[in-house]
Amino acid sequence: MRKEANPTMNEYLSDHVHLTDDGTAVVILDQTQLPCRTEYLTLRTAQEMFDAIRLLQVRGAPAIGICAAYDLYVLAQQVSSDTPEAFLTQLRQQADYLASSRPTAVNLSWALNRMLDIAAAQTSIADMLSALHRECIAIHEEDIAMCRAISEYGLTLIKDGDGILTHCNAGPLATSRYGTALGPLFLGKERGMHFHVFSDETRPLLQGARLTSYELSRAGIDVTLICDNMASLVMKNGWIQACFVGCDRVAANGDTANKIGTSGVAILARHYGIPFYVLGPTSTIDLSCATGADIPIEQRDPEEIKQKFYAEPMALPEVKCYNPAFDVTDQSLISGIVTEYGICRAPYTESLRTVFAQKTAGQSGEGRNPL
Ligand SMILES: CSC[C@H]1O[C@H](OP(=O)(O)O)[C@H](O)[C@@H]1O
Repeated sequence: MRKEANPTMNEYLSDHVHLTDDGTAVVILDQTQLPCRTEYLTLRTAQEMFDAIRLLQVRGAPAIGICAAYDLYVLAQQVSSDTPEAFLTQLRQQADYLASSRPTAVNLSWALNRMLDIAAAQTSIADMLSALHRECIAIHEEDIAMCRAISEYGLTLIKDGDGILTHCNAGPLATSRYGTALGPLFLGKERGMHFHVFSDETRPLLQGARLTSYELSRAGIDVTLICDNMASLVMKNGWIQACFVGCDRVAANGDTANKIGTSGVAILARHYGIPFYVLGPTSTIDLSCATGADIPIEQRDPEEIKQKFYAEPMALPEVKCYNPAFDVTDQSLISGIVTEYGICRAPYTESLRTVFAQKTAGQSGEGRNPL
């Protein structure tokens, strides 16, 4: 990715995942160290790559997919095999290992399968490596374009001066550039618009506190950090005109898996009559999941609840914890699903299928809303 001279926050962060100049390693901005420390990690081994995703050093559905694509290209260069068939077998094993790092964000398996398909279409190992190199860069650059298109459509849903509530982080750090839920806010800022963002801190890993408020405040976008249990009051006060959230997997009927707590925000928004929008690229839609019940929900280490961000444990070691990383928002609570092809409205089973038909036809989604 090009480094912009005097980059804006948006441009600066779009390089948070990239290949080294010689293409033999992946460099990521370690998101577990933000906002206090800006530290980069260089990933060369499958274990380092698996851990980086598992530990949320790189996170966010699109960003995970982009990173995994780069990861697989780097690992492909390390495969020693005599035949294309043996090469592909070893590559599939590496892809399966990376895919096992986190189950919910469909972009991870989507990106890895796309890389495997392009490799399988080649007839020599040299051609496989060239194709993998082109494909991982294409996945990254397409995500920039998708997030830009999502931002345009999302911006049509809000007006200058609006209050927006968001949950977790779906900005450039979770994607490539702009982001999904935060994309319209970055784009609006570029056009001189002003918004008042209320960012849920998003326990237990505090992506909203550590990442969203970092991205927005450094970009000069007004942001107020709140505890997750304050969302109801800020909505009741009339400070919120829309809720924008990202997504990790959208089922065929529109049920959406996103960071734990999202479904609660959607229920509150419905209670207060506030529109609730999911924003995400079509690479996050999984038509093979009929409903949200089919989406695997990642269960994470209970220590993230009791200890992770405290000088000392906040609960006795013997206390059981339940730590699902995501929940599913019922499609009936979603006002619209904003993709790079436009704003999908209910019934989502039909509108999401229309979007996929366009995508399959290779039509550009920019600039029109066919839905
Ligand atoms: C633009 S997708 C971002 C999505 O991913 C986050 O999960 P995590 O931080 O665990 O990777 C969260 O669900 C965001 O909405």
